[in-house]
Amino acid sequence: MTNLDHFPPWSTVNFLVLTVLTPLAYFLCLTIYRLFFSPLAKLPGPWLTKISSIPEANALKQARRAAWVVELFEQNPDAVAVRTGPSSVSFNDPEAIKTIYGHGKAADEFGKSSWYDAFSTTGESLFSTRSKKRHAMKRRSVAHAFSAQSLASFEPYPFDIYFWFELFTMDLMGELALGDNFGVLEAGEPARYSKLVELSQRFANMSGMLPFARNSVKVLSWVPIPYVQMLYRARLEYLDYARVALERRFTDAKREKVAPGGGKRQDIMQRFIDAQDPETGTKMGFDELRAETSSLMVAGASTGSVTMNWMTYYLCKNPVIKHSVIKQLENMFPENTTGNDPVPYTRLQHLSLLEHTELEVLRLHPPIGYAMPRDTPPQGVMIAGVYIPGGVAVGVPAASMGRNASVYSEPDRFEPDRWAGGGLGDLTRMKSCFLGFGYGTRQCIGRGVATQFVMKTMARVLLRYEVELEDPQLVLGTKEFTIKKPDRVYDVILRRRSRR
Ligand code: HEM
Repeated sequence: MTNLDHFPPWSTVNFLVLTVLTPLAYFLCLTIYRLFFSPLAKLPGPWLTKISSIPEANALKQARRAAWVVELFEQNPDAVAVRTGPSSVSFNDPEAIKTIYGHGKAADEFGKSSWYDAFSTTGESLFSTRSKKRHAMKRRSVAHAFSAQSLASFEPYPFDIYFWFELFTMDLMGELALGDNFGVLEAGEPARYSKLVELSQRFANMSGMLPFARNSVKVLSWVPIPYVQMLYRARLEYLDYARVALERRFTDAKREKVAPGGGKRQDIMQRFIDAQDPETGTKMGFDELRAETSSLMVAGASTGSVTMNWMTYYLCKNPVIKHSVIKQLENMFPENTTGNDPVPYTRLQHLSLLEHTELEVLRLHPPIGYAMPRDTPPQGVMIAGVYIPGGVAVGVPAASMGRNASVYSEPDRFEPDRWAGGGLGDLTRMKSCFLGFGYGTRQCIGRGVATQFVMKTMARVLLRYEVELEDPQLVLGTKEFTIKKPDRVYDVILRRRSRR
């Protein structure tokens, strides 16, 4: 009998090594590398982030993911970058914005990270697609639908709802995107859809953090935790809601309304329907259009309503600024000083203070506050003087950059006038660091739409009502999953203003 006879048969040894020891050895080596040798190990951040996304997932669970990153920078005031996970880094340096999100070289090298896969639903949307070619095609085809001329055909939409911003933006996005509203304002109560949007976004955000890229949604849906299952069911219901809305869009004869000039008024979806791949000539199928529908509802509705919410809060807290805005509005619309008639955007856009209020609010409270992740190129890259290896998800969180004291003097102060060169920062630098609507080739295509409806709505609210906080001592905090919102519901008192 040889010594080898003491060993179990080779097949058993092979099986053990392959299935148990190899993965164990791999994870052990990976952990040692991440703890001691990875270039990311040198970056500041909780030690657990060297090997796990648990701290970030925990912040997400507590609805304070962007706030957590802001705190990491506060704890490391000299840091240009902090580690947020084993392969994710957030920067808070103006130079990093251009390197990561800029046009040209950056756009070629840095692609959207796998986090976005979790936001692809029944197909890839303009927002979620990671393919540069597909994105360029989509963006080119639909850009016109978001332009100022295109929006002019929506001018008569009645902007006479002042208090329930969430319902209002929901219905408005229905009009703009699908040619008809969801009837939530008429019903006078939040649509189930709003709840579903929030829950399914939570689900996407959680799945986006898992390291299984495209399969993360499926993997999470198998987790037998009642809360996760509830979120998954909400996601399915939400996708079904988008299906029904889109089907109605195709069959509803009322949809093609007439623009004030007499022409046909086109919704945004029409551009997506008409879009054609220049190489293959193919158009988007129903499932891809459905993904665009659900994506547009999320992209435009909550972001817009949250912005108007913060504008109301800050203007009430700063009555001198509020009255300056009202003065400007009364001077611009002397025939309409009580806001009974619509306020045309062609005139409204000349009122800088209101627009600067929107910018200031988005600087202080960007609805998307954490870093929009991009993958570093395979060869690795220097960002703001820090070497980052290839395949790491990097980004600049709008919530941190918006309060970066090297860009914005007295960063915690609400001062819309800083956007008029009012002395609280260099205007060109402030503008190039403004991340409220993102930056570069993937920045918000709906920025013009949003600014237009936010300004029109706020202008009429302020002309029509004396707006005050019911509790003048109120101090709002924030909570967030995908969208960062005020942390509680609050009441305002609206008193009808009399004609001046
Ligand atoms: C105040 C309101 C809004 C804010 C703060 C906002 C913010 C943003 C941000 C930060 C991004 C960049 C995301 C990234 O880098 O991945 C983005 C992208 C996008 N937004 Fe908005 N948004 C707003 C309103 C709207 C509206 C009204 C629409 C539609 C009418 C819209 C449609 C989109 C789309 C389709 C994208 C993806 C663009 C692309 O990847 O090419 N957004 N938005």
